[in-house]
Amino acid sequence: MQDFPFPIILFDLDGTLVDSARDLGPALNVALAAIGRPPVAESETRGMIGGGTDMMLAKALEATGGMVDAATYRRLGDTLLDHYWAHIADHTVPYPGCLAALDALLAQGCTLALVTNKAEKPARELLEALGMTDRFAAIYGGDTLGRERAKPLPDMLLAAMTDLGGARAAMVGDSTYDVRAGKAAGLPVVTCRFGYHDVPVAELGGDAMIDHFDELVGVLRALG
Ligand SMILES: O=C(O)COP(=O)(O)O
Ligand SMILES: [Mg+2]
Repeated sequence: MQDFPFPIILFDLDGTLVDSARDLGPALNVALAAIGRPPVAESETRGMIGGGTDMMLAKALEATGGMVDAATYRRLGDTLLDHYWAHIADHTVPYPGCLAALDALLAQGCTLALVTNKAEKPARELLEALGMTDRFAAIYGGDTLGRERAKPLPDMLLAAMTDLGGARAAMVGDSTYDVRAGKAAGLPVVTCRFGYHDVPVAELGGDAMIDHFDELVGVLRALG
């Protein structure tokens, strides 16, 4: 068997491995309702995910009447997270073919890492709830190195690669945060058409795009 070109594959979480807008959306709407704001439709929420839950909340506040003062913003952030943690895997599922694709990469000898802007604690809780933890040799959340070092900076990607002792890796994600972080780390980036896009999908700017996880192994091989 020909060697797989990338010994390390770095994955985003929300909108890449898992369809989590189903649980992030209701948590966001509980926070908005706390100050009498109207709910945001899930289709709209999807475009607000990618920069972490605080960023999602800020975008939703802007869209429903404007930003609030700092103390209210912090309080609503806590309300959102309290609700989210209590319902983290109520409706969230891995995308079709995701687990099989991860297992196929592991079978090729790849090491997998998670690099999400979601805070590390809920990211770990979600992976655990979905029985996915053991597939990842390194797990970085948006606060692991400090919020100021989250994607689109390449820091957590590079830290995961250092942990795993490899220089050759590829990034798989769904938003410009992932594409910018991957490019800044000097990595090829695969994007997911089924994920959450903060810009029109044609403008994401990755090196390849998958429509389904069944394509991932072949697409990575072609990029190598
Ligand atoms: O929580 C978010 O908004 C983003 O998380 P992600 O980096 O896994 O897409
Ligand atoms: Mg994402």
